Amino acid sequence: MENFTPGQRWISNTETELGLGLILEVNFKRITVLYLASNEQRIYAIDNAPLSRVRFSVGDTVESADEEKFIIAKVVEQEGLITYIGTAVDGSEIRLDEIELNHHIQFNKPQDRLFTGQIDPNSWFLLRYDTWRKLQKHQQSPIKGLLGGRTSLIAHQLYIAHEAANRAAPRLMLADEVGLGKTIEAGLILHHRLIHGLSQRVLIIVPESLLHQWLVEMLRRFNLRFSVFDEARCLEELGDNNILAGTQTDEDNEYSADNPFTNAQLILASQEFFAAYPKRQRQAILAGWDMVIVDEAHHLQWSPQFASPEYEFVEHLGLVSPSLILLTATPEQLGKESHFARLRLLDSDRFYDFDAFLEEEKRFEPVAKATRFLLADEALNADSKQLLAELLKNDNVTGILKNLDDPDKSASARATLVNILLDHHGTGRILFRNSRQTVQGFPERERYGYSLRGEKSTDDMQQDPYYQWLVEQVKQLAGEKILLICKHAQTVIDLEQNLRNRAGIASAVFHEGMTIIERDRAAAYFADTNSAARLLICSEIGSEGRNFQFVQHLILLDLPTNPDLLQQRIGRLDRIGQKHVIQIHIPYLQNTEQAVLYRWYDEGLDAFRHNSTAAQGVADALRNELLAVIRSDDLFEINSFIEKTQALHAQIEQQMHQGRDPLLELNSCRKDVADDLIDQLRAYDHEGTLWPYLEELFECYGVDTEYHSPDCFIIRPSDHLRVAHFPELSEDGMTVTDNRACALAREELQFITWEHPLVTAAMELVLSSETGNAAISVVRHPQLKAGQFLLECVFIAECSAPAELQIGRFLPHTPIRVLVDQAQKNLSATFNHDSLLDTGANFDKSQIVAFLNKQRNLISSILTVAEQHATSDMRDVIAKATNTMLASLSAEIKRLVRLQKVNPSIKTEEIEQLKDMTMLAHEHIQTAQLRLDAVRFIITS
Ligand SMILES: Nc1ncnc2c1ncn2[C@@H]1O[C@H](COP(=O)(O)OP(=O)(O)OP(=O)(O)O)[C@@H](O)[C@H]1O
Repeated sequence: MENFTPGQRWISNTETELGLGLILEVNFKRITVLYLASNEQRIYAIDNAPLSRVRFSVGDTVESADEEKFIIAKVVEQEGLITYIGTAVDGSEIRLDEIELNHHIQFNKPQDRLFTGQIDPNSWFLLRYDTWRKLQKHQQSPIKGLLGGRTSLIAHQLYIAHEAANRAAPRLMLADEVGLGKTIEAGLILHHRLIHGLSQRVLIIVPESLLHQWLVEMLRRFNLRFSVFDEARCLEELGDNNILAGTQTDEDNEYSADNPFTNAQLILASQEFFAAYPKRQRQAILAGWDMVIVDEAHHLQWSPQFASPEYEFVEHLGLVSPSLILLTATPEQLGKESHFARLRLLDSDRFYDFDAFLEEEKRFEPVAKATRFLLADEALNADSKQLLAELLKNDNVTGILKNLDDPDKSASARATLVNILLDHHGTGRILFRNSRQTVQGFPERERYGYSLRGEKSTDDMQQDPYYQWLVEQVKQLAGEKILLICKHAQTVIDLEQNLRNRAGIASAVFHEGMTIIERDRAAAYFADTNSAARLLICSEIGSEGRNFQFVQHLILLDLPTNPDLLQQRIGRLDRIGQKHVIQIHIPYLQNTEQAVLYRWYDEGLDAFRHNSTAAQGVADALRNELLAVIRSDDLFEINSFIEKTQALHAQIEQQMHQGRDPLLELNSCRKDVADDLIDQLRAYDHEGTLWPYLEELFECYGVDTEYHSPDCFIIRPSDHLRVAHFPELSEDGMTVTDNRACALAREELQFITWEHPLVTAAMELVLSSETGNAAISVVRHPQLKAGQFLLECVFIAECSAPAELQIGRFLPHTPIRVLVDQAQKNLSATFNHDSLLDTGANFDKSQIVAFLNKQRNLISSILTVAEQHATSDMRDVIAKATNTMLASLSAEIKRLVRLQKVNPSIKTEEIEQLKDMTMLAHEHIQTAQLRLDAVRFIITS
């Protein structure tokens, strides 16, 4: 045992935060220690002082009280006091008595903590290593980022999210038919990027009526806390900035630092807000985003003569933000040109010329045919090969075409060729449009037409046959919730008043004239099963994008002339989560436009009962005729128009089937890939390792756990919590479940996964502190002789690089475990970590620490040997990371080179830049470093 001498430096084993201690006084039984860094003094009994001697070795770097650093070349000890000798920067010799050591010196390196006796319980070491391993497993999982959403596992959504995940900066249009979950898809993509650290700053722009719904969906389903920005919020932010800066805001200078959008990372704002405040648009453009999401993007109107301000705003955002996601259920609602223009926002390299785009569309058929050949699992005949060679003549694919006949390479060659075909033709790889035909499990729809007599009254609603029918209908549907949609906000207001005052029927209203809070309140009032409101009266615009799948009855008091709009309306109910047959009620006055429209939709397009992808095409082709026919009362003319519609509908459906659809469908969802993802997600869900891991973690940190019900647990901070505040856990605690079905059914539960903020923060807590990085453990193993010792080291391979390289995609922090025995033999492969179980035997810590210090040279050599093995393992890690990086970036370069042949607007510099990035990534990966993260001194018994 060491003797205490005044002037020596020791460190407290129990209160390491006190810093380096100095022995002030030693008497018969007691010692007094002064901790200068924290200005504390402690008196300990000599025989059980919880102290470890601080002793540096040759090669260590130390720092003097004057903050001069040097590497120790020699250690001299005289009468119990140590002097460290080294060389200063100017070459002169430095001698530092230990009393002059900097008292702020921290011992957080594992080996320092081991030698200074700052040893944690074995459970902490296990937790630390387990955390690295769990993190690594999650890190390498192809479903990382897709796991944490509180969502049902729906194939097309997961496919899209996975596809987006494979792209460095996704620029996509999510255009699934209404109600198939585009918001959820955007949420999944976003969640994936945030979890991977690929995005930090995100702006979502949505119609005002959907702000609240988005806010809630992002939080409830993905634990993403968005800040809603409107003008009031911007002013508030600027006010805060002024107070902070103590200066006056230069309100008119949007380039100034006073940009409200830089105050939050995840921002949700409405299209209406930006339209009303052009200055905020300019600030938003300057605020730096890595992802912008725009909902209901069909509003972004464009033609060669006129680009709407909304379009221009998003165009600017798209230029500054690497990722851009547009959502619309009706991409072609405003015509093909607008659709093309929005595609151009996403990929101007690919969509550079409208005429060229139209020209290409005509050639869909051979492309579809070639794709079908490639997808079919049979050998390609000479004709099909000829067709492929012709279509891909500019693409340098001769080598790949040859591989088609090689049984080992054929599958990958086919996949590559399909991707190239997709990339070149049609809407390529950026448009995702799933239809109900391909996504199963939607409810049936029934339609009821009501032929009314009389004349529409504009003066007195009471006399209006529609109103009278409505009152009757509501009475007949007693006990049911009903959604009514009509075109104009004014009709909504009039109806509500009349129903309330004259018929005693309570209803909620929803239209664009209401504030967002009023609308949300109305929706909540209507949704409340106990509320008197059984009817929600909505205007067309007011209801767009809203979720009303808990309703079964829809009344269409008027009909739009645009089939997409009709689908939008029905889509309020016909959504994922609808559990009943949807009943659509359509009243029409005989011999009116509405009567003709009803028949047209019903008989011509069968649009009430089914969503038809061809309907909009038919409507576009027959627009003028339709507008004339609805005014006609000539039954013959109407009948023949309906027949014509039916024929055209069948024809367009047929065309779509043969031509474009297979490509689009293929791009929108590949069932085998999606099913594989679902299998992996299910396996993760059912793996059952998360809760046991968390129990260990909570046990270490002093968080209480309690059984709640099957798969559900209550967690709350206990009185002996080890940290001041456990992240993401309030004083009251929370109830959690690791069961997806349970989480979907019960919103009050938190769905914990490896991606839940509490779990990620807790793992971060473990790894960011030094706790657990030095441990001693007694182990028994049949193949290990008793009385030996070994060192189990956990190294981390890590690589620092500029953020834009996103190097973590290729080389994340990777733990490398090495086990070396006292004979300096590498036993890593012989004894895996899990086989070295701690016996729980007690040991005399101070004796072991004294032994460690006595054997310091040997232990240091063992550490060096361990590091050599880890370095060699790291080479494999680097090689693998390099290959992944090269495969990913060179595919991107090849794509641009290919596209450049047909599109002169792709600049050579762009390609050069990507090449430079590849070189840079390569360089950085090669310089990955190894760091000792934790060490366990194992004694065998
Ligand atoms: N995977 C899922 N798990 C659980 N609920 C889902 C899932 N996908 C979608 N939903 C629910 O289905 C409804 C429709 O989804 P969403 O709002 O994303 O559709 P959308 O395609 O954006 O609709 P619209 O075209 O009307 O804008 C929402 O209530 C959503 O919460």
